[in-house]
Amino acid sequence: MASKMMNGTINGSTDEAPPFTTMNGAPVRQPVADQRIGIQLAGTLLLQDINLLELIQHVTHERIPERLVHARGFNASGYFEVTGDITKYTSAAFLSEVGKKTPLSARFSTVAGERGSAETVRDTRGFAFKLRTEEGILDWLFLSTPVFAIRDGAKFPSFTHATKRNPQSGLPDHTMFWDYFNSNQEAIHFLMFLFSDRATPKGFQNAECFSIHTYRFTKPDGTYTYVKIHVKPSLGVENFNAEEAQAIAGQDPDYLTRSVFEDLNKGVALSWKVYAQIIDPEKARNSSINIFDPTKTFPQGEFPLTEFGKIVLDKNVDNFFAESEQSAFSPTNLVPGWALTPDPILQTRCLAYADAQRHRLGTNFIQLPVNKPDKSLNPMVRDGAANFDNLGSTPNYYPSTVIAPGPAPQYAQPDTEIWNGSVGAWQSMVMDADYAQATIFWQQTLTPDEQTNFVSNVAGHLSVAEETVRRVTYDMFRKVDEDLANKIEKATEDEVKQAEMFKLAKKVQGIKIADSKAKKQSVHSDSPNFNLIADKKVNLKH
Ligand code: HEM
Repeated sequence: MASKMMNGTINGSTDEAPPFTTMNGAPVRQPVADQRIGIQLAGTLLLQDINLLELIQHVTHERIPERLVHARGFNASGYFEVTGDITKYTSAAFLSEVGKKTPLSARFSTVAGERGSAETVRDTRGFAFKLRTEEGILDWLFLSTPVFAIRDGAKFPSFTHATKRNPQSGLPDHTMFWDYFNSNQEAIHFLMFLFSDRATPKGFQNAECFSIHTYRFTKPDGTYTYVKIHVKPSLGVENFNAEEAQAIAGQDPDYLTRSVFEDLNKGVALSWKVYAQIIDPEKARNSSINIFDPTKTFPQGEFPLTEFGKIVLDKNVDNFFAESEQSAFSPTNLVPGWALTPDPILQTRCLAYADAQRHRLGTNFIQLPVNKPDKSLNPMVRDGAANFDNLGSTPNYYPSTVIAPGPAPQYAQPDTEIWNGSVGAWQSMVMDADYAQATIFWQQTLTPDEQTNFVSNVAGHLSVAEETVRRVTYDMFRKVDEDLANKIEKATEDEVKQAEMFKLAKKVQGIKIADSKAKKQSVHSDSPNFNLIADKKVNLKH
């Protein structure tokens, strides 16, 4: 092949290998030669070298903004298959019969880290699934925690900022992190998951994910039931402990992507079972837990899981940029039979996704092949930059006496959910009941070993926050369990002392270390620095 390219025609092309061209399609004689005066290394380049101009002009525009959250991720594809009959709850066509398959693509992500960040760090994991059903695209955007950190939409920017980098230094900042959570303790149940080993899964193929929100299964007669979705890996749940996760983050920051990519390349399909937790609306109304509060789970003893499907992934992407970076998921991509609820976070998300994607990918992001539905027709949605699908002369108004799409009466779904109340500003307050599920998680869900790891995970992270903030955090955990708080306080303060000793030891050795504030800010489980410090601690102990 190489010799063919060398010996080919004027531009290196042969019959089999088409020539390189400029962007207007004209053959390029020497693709990587620059036109220059003097025909030598020091020769002056010319602006008329269109091939060179195009190459440079395009590469400087290659990057698009990364996602605000979930920037680090990758896609794969496969299918969803119905394994259980739930047609009495929903009319969704893709669920109409057992054995029915729907093409699906998935994007797996971490949440807080940037595009190139290490994947095994402590974080929530994102699972986004795009199901190409005959009634349109249905997106599921789930997380590896069964609960979320907020229930007031306006808190999202604060929550996101506090878990990312310090606005001054650009460094991770644990004081900022804990200070935020100390003042927003409805997140306590979420924190219990974040600091358990479940936040460092061995692979996406070893992690569960959850819809968190309550959705509705609907029928055309207007009846509906509430539903929460749970997804469980066929391989079972497996987690790294903090030490393993940190070591791998240093050795192979791409570990989770590589693991799925290599499995699929070898022909090993990965699968997850999908369950519906069906909740009768009447029972939900009488429950002490608010069905629209995403910081709470609904008891599985009372509302058991019904298995109804499986997700199988068996194919890697052909191109990372086209299929992963350009993919756009949104909880507003719904199909008949699957509907939203008044959960305030779900409602906030209705705005966030398509808005983010118009910024990230452009107005017509839906026309990118990875996002485009197999069938769609809405002549009122027209024009905009980079529009490839403008429906020609079809009238751009509705209704029209000329050819235009009509209504779809078969999908009429009288909405019988009642939303009422007076308009006013309302912010949720943190109540004693907000700690109850966190207490159950600590006392009844975690095994003794997992409890030990939990304490050490919090201590490692909290010990680099300022002391005043640490004290408030101990009090927050005291509301979960006195014994837990005492253990966290002791382990954290021991870590602080060890770090002081480490600094002293370094000084004695005459090695220059950063001042204490800068050092504190540089230690974060999301950053390679964290591994460094962890290693140093280990060395100290020896
Ligand atoms: C008010 C709350 C939330 C807001 C404002 C929000 C906003 C966003 C934004 C802006 C993105 C990036 C979208 C893009 O650029 O394509 C995103 C991604 C994502 N969000 Fe949320 N989010 C919220 C809560 C949640 C919750 C509760 C879940 C899960 C139950 C979730 C799951 C995801 C997932 C899985 C992705 C990654 C999608 C992908 O891989 O492209 N988010 N979110």
